[in-house]
Amino acid sequence: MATVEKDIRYGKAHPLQSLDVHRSPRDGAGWIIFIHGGAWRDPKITSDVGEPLLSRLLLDLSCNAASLNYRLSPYPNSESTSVDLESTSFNAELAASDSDASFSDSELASSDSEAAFSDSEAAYSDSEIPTSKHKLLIPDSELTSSTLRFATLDLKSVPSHTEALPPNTARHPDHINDVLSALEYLHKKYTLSNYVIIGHSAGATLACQAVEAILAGRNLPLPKVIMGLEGIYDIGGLVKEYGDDYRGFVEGAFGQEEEWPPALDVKGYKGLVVLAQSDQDELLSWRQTEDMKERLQETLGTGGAVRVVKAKGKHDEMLKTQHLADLMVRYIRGVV
Ligand SMILES: Nc1ccccc1C(=O)C[C@H](N)C(=O)O
Repeated sequence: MATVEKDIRYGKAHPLQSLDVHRSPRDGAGWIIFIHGGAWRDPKITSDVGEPLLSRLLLDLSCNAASLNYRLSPYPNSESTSVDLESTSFNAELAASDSDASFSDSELASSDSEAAFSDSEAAYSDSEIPTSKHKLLIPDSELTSSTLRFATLDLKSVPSHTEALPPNTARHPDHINDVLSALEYLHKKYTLSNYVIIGHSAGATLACQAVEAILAGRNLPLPKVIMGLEGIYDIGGLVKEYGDDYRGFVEGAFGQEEEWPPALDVKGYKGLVVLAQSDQDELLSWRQTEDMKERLQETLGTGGAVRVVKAKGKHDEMLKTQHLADLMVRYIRGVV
């Protein structure tokens, strides 16, 4: 039986320096490491958002897995309450069909870095796409006035125990330093000889920053595969594309433009990079993924390869789809 341990602390400065671990009983099993997104600041996005994907992957791959938390930057207004009404749409998507098993194993080894998908894969019915982020899961019959009151709480009236949590004041490079500390914790305890790193959204930035830090001499093994899901790989390019809407969270995490790190390129990495992006992502266009692919074609080391694949669903919902788990298994089976 696999075991799960949550909220293991890897640092003393803040409770978000914590991670969740799934342990496989299999000898020599490798690791999948998941890094969540949330624009470096959204307190509702935690290691838990990796759970649907990790549980699905672990059904197929009997490996270990860890989902990381890291310190967050300030969230400037109270639009994010501590009440999470987000629908999981987990069961609905379990039933969603997956008809594009179109990658052969030989493609993995090839250095040809063409986008490995066809347009026809985008076709699926709207009913498979979760449309509302805030579906109330409580059945109507159980909606009492107290559940309704609870559901409409705002941050000002959240009970005092949540105020006791230390504030989120992280600023670059705190986020990436925490991710590196988490990897060091895992490496020291379990030895990360065979691992795959997966990052979603701002977590994809962190995954690539971690790889760049290791390539620059940080004393950790390199992952065998990097997977970026709806990733941000160039914050300057992001603000150029979206303007002030996104400048706020970028400045909150990285400060003024002069301090922003350049576009990521994991220069010299010799493994496989898989970039997944959905047409239904309401927060990010294909631009970050396409531009990253272009850079990687120039910068990957000998033996390195990049694959771009089409995911399904909105920005956060894509993580809960069986389609994504199936795609990923194709690339990491045999690696971990
Ligand atoms: N990952 C992103 C990528 C692009 C734009 C926004 C996000 C967010 O995560 C927004 C987040 N929910 C927030 O409220 O800060």
